[in-house]
Amino acid sequence: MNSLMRKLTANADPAPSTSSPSEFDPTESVRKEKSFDLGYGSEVFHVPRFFPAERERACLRVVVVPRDSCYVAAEGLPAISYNGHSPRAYSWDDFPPLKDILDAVHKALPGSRFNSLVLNRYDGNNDYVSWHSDDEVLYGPTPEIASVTFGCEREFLLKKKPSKMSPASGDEPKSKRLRKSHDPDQHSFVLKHGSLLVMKGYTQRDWLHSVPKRAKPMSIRINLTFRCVLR
Ligand SMILES: O=C(O)CCC(=O)C(=O)O
Ligand SMILES: [Fe+2]
Repeated sequence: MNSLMRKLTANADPAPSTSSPSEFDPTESVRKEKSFDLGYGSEVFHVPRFFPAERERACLRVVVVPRDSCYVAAEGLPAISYNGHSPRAYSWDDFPPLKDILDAVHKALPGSRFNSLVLNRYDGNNDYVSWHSDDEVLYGPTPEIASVTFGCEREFLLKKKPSKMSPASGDEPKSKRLRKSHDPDQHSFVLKHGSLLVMKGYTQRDWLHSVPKRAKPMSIRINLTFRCVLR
């Protein structure tokens, strides 16, 4: 067991919070979501304050410590590979706080199903995720990925993949496109403490995303990406 998972196990009993998972109604915060149509069946929505403050603090206390990424998955799923390696899959049952967050995400997104989680810790402004898409075959053609952030806010960037097949972005009716004065093939979201961002549709097929390094010193950020591995 790595240091991250040891810490999560040790903290399996979350600190007292004014909003327990059962009292917390995630559908309420999701009503305030901002939805972005990226065009051609790609969609993102962003809930800047998904978890209420007290719950955010409890979650942060539970997950802030480790220095590596880890993977949690339901029993019996095929092994995945990301960042060039196949991580060991930890069990949801060993980490009740993560299960609580998964439950909140499921409540907020009726009809969506997630069975695995990649947890990343960004230690400061020099930690980053380079441009990539989570388009592994095991996630299917239109994976839904729900991303929850705790700790320091960071910029999350999306840029359209160059494509020979799809028509130029300008060809799609303007009413369907994200109305922005800047380049429609690049978008930026500031992912704050307690926020939820969901990527859907063809976002993984047609877009790349990244969390770039920053010059300004920054504190720790934890990001949880909930995914569904197909059996
Ligand atoms: O940290 C983030 O916001 C994104 C993480 C990510 O893209 C990944 O784990 O695949
Ligand atoms: Fe990703």
